[in-house]
Parts: sequence; structure tokens; C-alpha cells
Amino acid sequence: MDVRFNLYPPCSRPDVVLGVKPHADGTIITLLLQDKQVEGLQFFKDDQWFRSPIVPEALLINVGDQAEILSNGKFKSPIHRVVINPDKERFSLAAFCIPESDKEIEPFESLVKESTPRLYKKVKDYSGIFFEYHYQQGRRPIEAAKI
Ligand SMILES: O=C(O)CCC(=O)C(=O)O
Ligand SMILES: [Fe+2]
Repeated sequence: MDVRFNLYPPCSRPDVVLGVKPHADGTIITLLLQDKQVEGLQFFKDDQWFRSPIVPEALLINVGDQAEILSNGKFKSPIHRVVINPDKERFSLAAFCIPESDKEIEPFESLVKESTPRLYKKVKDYSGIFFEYHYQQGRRPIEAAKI
């Protein structure tokens, strides 16, 4: 598990600056503790951005790309971003649950059937794929795993 503290300083131009650009997490799951006062996280669904409301003391559990692969697409890893507040700084704490880089992952056999054919290849070192696709090519890393 990797843990990261995020600190988003205020910015007077939230119309042109994002805290985190749109992405889906490359994890199995991500545990997220959000700021108790300042919102910022948004999820993309049906061509719209939806705010993630503050729920004090709650951990937000986000499905990552590797859960999408393991579940043969039953779980979808959502696209999300962080917007910046013009006046207040924001904190978040993210714990990224990821397998060791030498472990191969693929859809669970029991979820691959005639009615639900296999959608993803076997992948290894998804963090490496994530880095190459997301940061270097600006593409969704899950595309690399699709059959
Ligand atoms: O700061 C947040 O609420 C989310 C950050 C995030 O999406 C990430 O670190 O992957
Ligand atoms: Fe994220």
C-alpha cells in the first residue's frame, strides 16, 4: 500500500487550474480521507462532473482499474478530478492498495462465462503501464488491458 498526503493551495483562477487532472486510479481500491471543510473531488458520469460531498470521518472507497480487471468489468473504475478552491487550501489522504509489481492479475475465472466473456488480458506491473499511458501518452491505462 502506498499512502499520499495531498495539499491543494488556494488559487485565484480555479477556472483554469485543476488540483488533479481527470484520471481513474491505477489501484485495486483507493481509501480516501477528504478534507473536513473544503470540497474538491468530482466524479465524471453521463458526461457531467458530480461533486463528492464531505462526509465527516468517512473514508471514501474508490474502485481502481485493477478491480475493474479482476472483476471482468463488473466494477468500473470511475474518472475523477480535483478542483481548486479560490480561498481555502484543501487536504486529502489517499491510501492506494496495489499488488506487488511482479504479481500478474487477470479477471477471476468464475466471472468469465459464455454470457460474460473475458474483457481484459493478464497484466503485470500495472503501475508501470499507468505511468506510461497516463503521464506520458495522456491515455486511459485500462485501454492497455482490454482485449
Ligand atoms: O484529493 C482527492 O480528493 C483525490 C486525489 C486523487 O484522486 C488521487 O490522489 O488519486
Ligand atoms: Fe485519484
